[in-house]
Formats: sequence, C-alpha cells, structure tokens
Amino acid sequence: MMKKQLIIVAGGKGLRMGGEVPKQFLPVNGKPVLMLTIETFHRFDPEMKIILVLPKEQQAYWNDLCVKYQFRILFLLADGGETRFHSVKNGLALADDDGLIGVHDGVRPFVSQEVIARCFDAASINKAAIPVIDVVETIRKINDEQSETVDRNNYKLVQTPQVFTTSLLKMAYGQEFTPLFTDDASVVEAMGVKVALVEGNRENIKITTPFDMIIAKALANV
Ligand SMILES: Nc1ccn([C@@H]2O[C@H](COP(=O)(O)OP(=O)(O)OP(=O)(O)O)[C@@H](O)[C@H]2O)c(=O)n1
Ligand SMILES: C[C@](O)(CO)[C@H](O)COP(=O)(O)O
Repeated sequence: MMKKQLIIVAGGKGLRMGGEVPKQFLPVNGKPVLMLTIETFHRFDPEMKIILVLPKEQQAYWNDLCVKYQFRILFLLADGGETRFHSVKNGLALADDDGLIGVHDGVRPFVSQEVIARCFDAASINKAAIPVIDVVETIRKINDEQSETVDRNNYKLVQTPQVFTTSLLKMAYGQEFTPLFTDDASVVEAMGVKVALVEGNRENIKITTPFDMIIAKALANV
C-alpha cells in the first residue's frame, strides 16, 4: 500500500465569512471546524502525515486552542501564502517525496470516509483524482449584456480532497502561478496531465459564508 500524506489548507482570509474569529476556528458541535476536519482524516488513516497550513499570525491562537481542547493529533505547521496556490506550495515544502498526497480545504469538515477512500484509491491508479458532484440547478452563462442557459450536464462542482502522486504534485507546483489555478487539479492539468473524477458527497460543503455556518451546524447534528 502506498504511503499517504495530506495538506490541509486554512491559510485564507475568510473575507466572505467576515467576523472577528477566522472561519476555520468557529465552533461546530462544540469544536473548532478545523479540528473536525483533521479528525475526519485521522479516522480514515491514523498513520497519515498531516501538514496544516495556517496564516503565521493565527498560529499562536491555534496552539492555544489545541491546549484548550486537548487536541492530540500530530501535525506539521506551515505558513499561509498570498493565495491558495502559495499556501499549498508552502505545505508541499514539508512533504516527503514518495507516495500519495491529498490537499483538502480546512473548512470542509463533512467529507465522507468513502469519498476520501475513493480519491486515494483512484489516485493510486490514475496519479490524479478529485471528487465532484452534479450541478443541481440550471446554469446560465453571462455574455456581455445577454445571457443563455447552458447544458448543466457539461459541468460538475469540484470538491476536495484532491489527491495526486507526491512527485506529480511537487512538479506541478514548480510552475509559475496564474489566477486560473483555483484548485490543485487546475495546477496539475496545466502540465497536460489528465485528472480522474470520482463521486464526492453533497455534505462536503466549503464553509464560505455565514449561511454555510447554519448548514454546517445542521449537518453536524444529522
Ligand atoms: N491564501 C489562501 C487562500 C485560501 N486558503 C484556503 O483554501 C481553502 C478554500 O478557500 P476559501 O474557503 O474560499 O477561503 P478564503 O480564501 O479564506 O475565503 P475568502 O475568499 O472569502 O476570503 C480554505 O480552507 C482557505 O483557508 C489558503 O490556505 N490560503
Ligand atoms: C479548491 C476548491 O475548494 C474547489 O472547489 C475551491 O476552488 C477553493 O475555493 P476558492 O473560493 O476558489 O478559494
């Protein structure tokens, strides 16, 4: 079996959430979101090496939270960067060179064990795998002043964890940044590598806005 590593990115500003406390530290079910996310992956594989990316200025607060909540899962800490791309790159610098590596948003605590397994299994065969779900609403494309309905069957919503062979991801993150790199698959694809799609889970929301916190609290009680 291939060795597994994981980068959890929580280095963003959370501007769309707003508020004083960064969204990854907001409590859901009595615990900071980020702890729920880390626990989910530790449950999947307690041997997995976890690299957590956090803004430098939040690291002391996080360490205090770990003491307060008696959080015992081990992780390495890397500094957040200017964009998600730069945060992942900082995390990758602490990763070993071999095996598989996943990248997961710290604010997606509800990824299922089945989806994590599916992503790692597919990546062990295809080198690159990401979870996606169907679009459940009609999509409209805006063209200047006009707009038109497009066929939603041509689109998928993309989630994390996005899993790759570590050698491939390290090579991909050696490329120069472009704003089109909004996830890890887009970075790998820029090298001409095909990414396999596996089924994600609808609960695997990215907690982005205050509305998502309402959903998160409801999901935690299901
Ligand atoms: N410079 C950045 C930007 C984003 N992220 C992480 O990437 C994930 C997805 O980003 P998103 O949820 O959209 O977070 P923010 O960029 O923080 O949100 P916003 O755009 O509202 O400021 C989050 O876990 C976020 O912390 C990161 O590690 N470093
Ligand atoms: C990586 C991601 O979660 C895939 O859906 C997403 O692109 C990150 O969110 P952002 O708003 O683009 O930072």
